[in-house]
Amino acid sequence: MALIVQKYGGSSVADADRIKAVRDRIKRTVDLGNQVVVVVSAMGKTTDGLVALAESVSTTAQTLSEIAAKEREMDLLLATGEQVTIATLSMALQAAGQPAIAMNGSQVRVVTEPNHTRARILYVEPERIKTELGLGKVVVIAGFQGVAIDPATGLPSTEITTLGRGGSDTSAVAIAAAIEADICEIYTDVPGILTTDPRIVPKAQMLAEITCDEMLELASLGAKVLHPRSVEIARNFGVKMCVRSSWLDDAGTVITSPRIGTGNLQSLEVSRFVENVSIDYDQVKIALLQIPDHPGIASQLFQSLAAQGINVDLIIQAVQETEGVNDIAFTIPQNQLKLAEVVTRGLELGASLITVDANVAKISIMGVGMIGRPGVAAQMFTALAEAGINIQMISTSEIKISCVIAASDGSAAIAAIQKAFDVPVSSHQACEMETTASIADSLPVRGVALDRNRARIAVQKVPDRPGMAAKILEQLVEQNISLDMIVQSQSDRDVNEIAFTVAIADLAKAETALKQYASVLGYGEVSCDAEISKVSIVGANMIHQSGIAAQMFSALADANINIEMIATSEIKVSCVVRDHQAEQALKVIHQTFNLAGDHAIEVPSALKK
Ligand SMILES: Nc1ncnc2c1ncn2[C@@H]1O[C@H](COP(=O)(O)OP(=O)(O)OP(=O)(O)O)[C@@H](O)[C@H]1O
Ligand SMILES: N[C@@H](CC(=O)O)C(=O)O
Repeated sequence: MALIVQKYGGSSVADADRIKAVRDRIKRTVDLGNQVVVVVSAMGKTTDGLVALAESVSTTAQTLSEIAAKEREMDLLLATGEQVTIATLSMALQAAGQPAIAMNGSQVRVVTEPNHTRARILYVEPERIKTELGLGKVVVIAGFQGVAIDPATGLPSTEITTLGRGGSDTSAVAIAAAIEADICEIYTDVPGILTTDPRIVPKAQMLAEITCDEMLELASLGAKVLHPRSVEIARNFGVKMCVRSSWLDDAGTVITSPRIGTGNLQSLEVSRFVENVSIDYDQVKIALLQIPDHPGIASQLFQSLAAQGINVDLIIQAVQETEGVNDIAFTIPQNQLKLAEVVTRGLELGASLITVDANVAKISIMGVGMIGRPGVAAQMFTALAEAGINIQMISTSEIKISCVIAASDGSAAIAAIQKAFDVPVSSHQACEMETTASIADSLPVRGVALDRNRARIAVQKVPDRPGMAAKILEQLVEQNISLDMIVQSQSDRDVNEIAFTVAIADLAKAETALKQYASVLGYGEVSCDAEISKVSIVGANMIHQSGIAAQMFSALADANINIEMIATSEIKVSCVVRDHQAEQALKVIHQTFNLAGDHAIEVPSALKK
C-alpha cells in the first residue's frame, strides 16, 4: 500500500465528464490498495474568468494601501475557483461509493506567509489529512490557496491567501512533503515533460526522466507544465514526483532528485535560499565593445571559438545605449587565452575595441530557493559592495548568480558572501549542478523553453563603482518585483549598462521605481521594451560539450533572428529576441538540436477549443 498525492490541473477537471474521468482514476488507485490525497485546480480557465471579472468591476489600485486592500479581496475571489472543484469531485466520489471529504486550504491548514496573491507556504498541518485517510476516505484538497499566519501571534489567522498563478502544483508537493507521501503525481493534458511546448512544436518528444535542476530552469523559463516552486520543494524534501496525462495510462516523466531532502517542514518554502558559494580563478575575460547589432555576429564569434575547441563559460551580451551596436563579453579558461584572442581578433567583427583581462575570477552562488526572490541577488551585490568589491560582469540563471570580479578581490569576496548567506564554500567542481543519470547517452540539450511574459529594462550609464548593481536592484526588491536574466557587461568606459527582464505585469511599477532614483544614484536613461521574449535551452550535460551556445546562435542567425541579449549558466543559455520572432526562434532551435520525435503530441484540452 502506498500513500499517493495526485494533483489534477484545470484542463483535467474542465467539465463534468472530465471530473468523472478523474473520479474513475482515483477510484482505481484506491482499489489497488493505496491511500489517496487529491489536490485540484479550478475547472478549466475559471481563474482567468475570475481575474477578468475583478478587473471589470474595479480600477487599477494606485497607492500601496489600495493595492494591499485589493489583493486581499482578490485572494478571496480566486480561492473560490478551486472550491468548486473539490466539492464536486468529492460528491462524485461519494456517489460512486468511495468515501471522500473535500477541504479548502484553511480547513487543512496550509499555512502561508501573510502576503496576498503570491504567498509562500510555511507549513502544512498533516493531522487532519491523516485522520480522514485513516477513516478510509479520499481527501480532496483545494490547491493554490492557504491561510495566512498571524505575525502577532505566530498562529494561523483566518485570512485566505493564494500562492500565485499555477500554484496548485506547489500545494500538491508541499502536502506530499508534509504527509510523507510515497509519490506526488501531477496530472495534466500532455503525456509528461516534453522537449518543448507541443502547442508550438507538435513533434516535441517525451522525456522519460529529467533532473530537478533541469526542470527548475525549464519551469521558470515558461514551461508552465510545472510551477517552479513545486520543483524547489520536491528537491528540498526529496519528494518523488512525476508528470502524467489524465487522459492516458502512460508512465509519464519522473523528476529525479539525487539529494536526500534536508528541508525543515516548519518552513517549507522559506528555508535556506542559497546553498553554496564557489569561486573559479581559472577565468579570463574577453570583451568586444560596440560591435554591429545584427543577426549572425554572436554565431560567427562562438562558432569560430568552438571550432578551435575553446571552452566558453559565461557569455553576456547586454543592450547598448547607442542604437545598432552591442557589447559581447565572455570568459574562458586561462590556458586558452592566446588562441581565443587570435580567433577573436582575426574575425574582424567590427568591434571598436577588444579588451582582454586575465586577472579575473568568477564568484557564484547557487540555490534552488532563489527563484522568484529578488532579494537574493541584491543581497549578494550588497555584500560585495560593502567589501569594496567592484562587479565587472553579472550573469544570472534561475538558480545561480555569477559575478566576474578582479582576481585580487577573490578571498575578500568569498568571505563577504559567506558572511551574508552563512553558506559553505564548495570547490568549483562540486558546485556544478547534478548531471543526468546516463551522461553517455543523454543529449546536451534536453529542453527548449519560451517565456513570452517578459519585458526588458535597461539602465544606462551606470557608474562603474562598487554598490551600483545592488542599489538598482534594491529599488525593485522594495516593490517585490522579481527580475531575472540580470546582465551587466563590462565596457572600458567608466559606465556600464545593466539590463534585466521582469514580468510584463511588473514593467510599469519597475520603470517608475527606477526612474525615481536616476538622479539620486547617478545613472542615465531607463529604457523599457515589452516586445521581447526570452528563448532558452536547458541541459544538465551541456557543460561537457563545447559549442552548444554557438549552435543555438547559428540557428537563430540562419533564420535571420537578431539576438538582443544573452546570458548563460552551466546548464542554460538564454537569448532575448523580438517577440514576433519568438515562436520561430523556438522552432529553429528545437530543430537544430534534433529534438523532434516521430509523431505529433496530442493536447486534448487544446483540441476542444
Ligand atoms: N516542456 C513542456 N512539456 C510539457 N508541456 C509543456 C512544456 N512547455 C509548455 N507546456 C505546456 O504546459 C501545458 C500544461 O500546463 P497547464 O498549466 O496548462 O496544465 P494544467 O494541467 O491545466 O494545470 P493548472 O490548471 O494547474 O495550471 C501543456 O498543455 C503544454 O502546452
Ligand atoms: N487556478 C490557479 C492555480 C492553478 O491552476 O495552478 C491558476 O489558474 O493559476
